[in-house]
Amino acid sequence: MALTREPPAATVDPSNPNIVRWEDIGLTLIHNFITEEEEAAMIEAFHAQDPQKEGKRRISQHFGYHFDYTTFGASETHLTPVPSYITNFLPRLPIQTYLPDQFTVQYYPPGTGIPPHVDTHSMFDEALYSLSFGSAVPMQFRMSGPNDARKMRLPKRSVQRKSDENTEPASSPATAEQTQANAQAQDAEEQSACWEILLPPRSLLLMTGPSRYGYTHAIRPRKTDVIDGKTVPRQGRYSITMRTVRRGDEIGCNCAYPGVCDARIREEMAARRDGAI
Ligand SMILES: O=C(O)CCC(=O)C(=O)O
Ligand SMILES: [Fe+2]
Repeated sequence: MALTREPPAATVDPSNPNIVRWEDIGLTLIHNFITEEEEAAMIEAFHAQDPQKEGKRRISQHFGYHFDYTTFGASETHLTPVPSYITNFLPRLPIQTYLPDQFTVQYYPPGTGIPPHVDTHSMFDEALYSLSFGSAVPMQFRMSGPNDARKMRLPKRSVQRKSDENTEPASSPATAEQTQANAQAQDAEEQSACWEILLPPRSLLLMTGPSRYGYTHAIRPRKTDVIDGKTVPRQGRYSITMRTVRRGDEIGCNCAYPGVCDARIREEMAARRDGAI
């Protein structure tokens, strides 16, 4: 489907043409953040641990505090030492006041992607990095809306509704069709509001502010991409997602996007449970 939106205006840093900023939304892309030698070493290290390349699924490796797929936060205890191919570039990160300590290295075989999501607000500090290597891929952004808020609430809501399930009528074929039509309409609406930026190999993306808290990001699972007006087959791509884990009293969030903020949703759920709403 054609994308109907151009990305918001970007500016190139006057003192360093490698740095491009979408200032309004707190997004920065740094080209050539790592060298070709560093990139080759990272690819080699990845496949020394996970030899397969031909699969149909994304492969992840975790360093530092492991990402926890049940809480979408980080494990408190599960820690793998961070390899030197990562620690070497940490002093080059644009924010030095706090550094990431949770690293997810991923390999995306051609055709695979990652669904639209907002990374957990409360469990990680603001700066969210993605280092790309291997090949270029477009990343899709979209200002979050009510549907995202609903999706984020869905698992908890479905738990809440469990006790009602037996009293609800089974869904009729008409309802299923309607649901599918609604889902398609929603998908079309969401697609029309998206824009993409190309993440070239060896580039570092930094999300802060609105792009971190209020926008979903995704990589569509496509076999080809349109790059500079040309359709090109997608190649295998690697990335390192880097986050800084919040602990204890630091856990929480006060962002301007309560609809997609896990901290606010949790508060709201608790208030509902206590009968305050
Ligand atoms: O592969 C990427 O660049 C991004 C991955 C991502 O969004 C995530 O791990 O949360
Ligand atoms: Fe993400």
